[in-house]
Amino acid sequence: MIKLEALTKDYGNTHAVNELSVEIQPGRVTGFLGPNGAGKSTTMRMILGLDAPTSGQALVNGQRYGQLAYPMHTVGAHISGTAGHPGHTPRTFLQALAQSNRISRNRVDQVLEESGLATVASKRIGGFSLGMRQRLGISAALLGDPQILILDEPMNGLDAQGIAWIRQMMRTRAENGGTVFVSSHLMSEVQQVADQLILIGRGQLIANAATEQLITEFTQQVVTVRSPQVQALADLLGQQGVQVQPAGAQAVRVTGLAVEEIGALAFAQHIELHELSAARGSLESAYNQLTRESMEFTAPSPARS
Ligand SMILES: Nc1ncnc2c1ncn2[C@@H]1O[C@H](COP(=O)(O)OP(=O)(O)OP(=O)(O)O)[C@@H](O)[C@H]1O
Repeated sequence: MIKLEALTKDYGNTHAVNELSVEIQPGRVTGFLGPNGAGKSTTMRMILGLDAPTSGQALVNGQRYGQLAYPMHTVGAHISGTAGHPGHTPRTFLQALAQSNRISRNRVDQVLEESGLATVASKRIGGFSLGMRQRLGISAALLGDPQILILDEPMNGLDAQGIAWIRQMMRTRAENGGTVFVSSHLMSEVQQVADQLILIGRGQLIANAATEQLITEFTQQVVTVRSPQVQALADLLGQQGVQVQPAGAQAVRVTGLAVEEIGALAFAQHIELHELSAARGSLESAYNQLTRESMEFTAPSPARS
């Protein structure tokens, strides 16, 4: 488990992370979301002891990262798009890491295979694409077969196959009891894989909830109704004080009434229906709404009072 206790990091007048308190539980994929500059990387760097908090603390299994006896066996992390010296090959880079962390050489072959880098294992990293470097960084994170994975924007630069691989890898690890903490500035990237979502804006917590719960709470159901008597239907629904928008020649989109209510109203007025279907609004738009304020203030924020 990862526990953040009033975690704070100031850079001059910028509150990169502001009193952030959350627990990231095992057995789940937790998505860490926020617009550019929200403080995701800074939070992850503090968990990994790469940046010192201004105040508060980040604990991994109850300890600071620096106190862990075998860090690579406990926490695997991939923070930026660059992993390894350009002169190294994936194999020499991972072997050096394995050796300094008392990890068997067999494990290097396993992660090269798992990450799809086996065929380029002896090529120089210097010539790698961003996607290949991402795969390499994630391989390094997996090397110690850690219980906890921390991945900062791991899908950047990955192709569709790479994204499918990483989603599956994260799900499998969480289902086996691991803790997976993955950041992204794109809701759509993590929505499909995350059980839990932590949203931040300007370093502050906006929401921390199960993905399903966020979808239910922050998105509205939109019902499409098709009818040969579309005008009469629109007038009838308009009288209910709900939002009715045209959707093609013979259809309307209704927000604010359930399918059962619309069906009953139309039935009572003898209005013939050819379609009555419900869909949820996108979580992406809910996320944009939740983070809009923080996106408007990407410039240094005012001093905390
Ligand atoms: N070393 C630093 N010195 C000064 N300011 C910094 C430093 N690192 C981060 N910041 C500032 O802290 C804030 C949070 O940055 P951070 O990189 O953590 O955000 P992020 O959510 O990871 O963004 P992105 O999605 O763009 O990676 C930003 O305003 C950034 O400019």
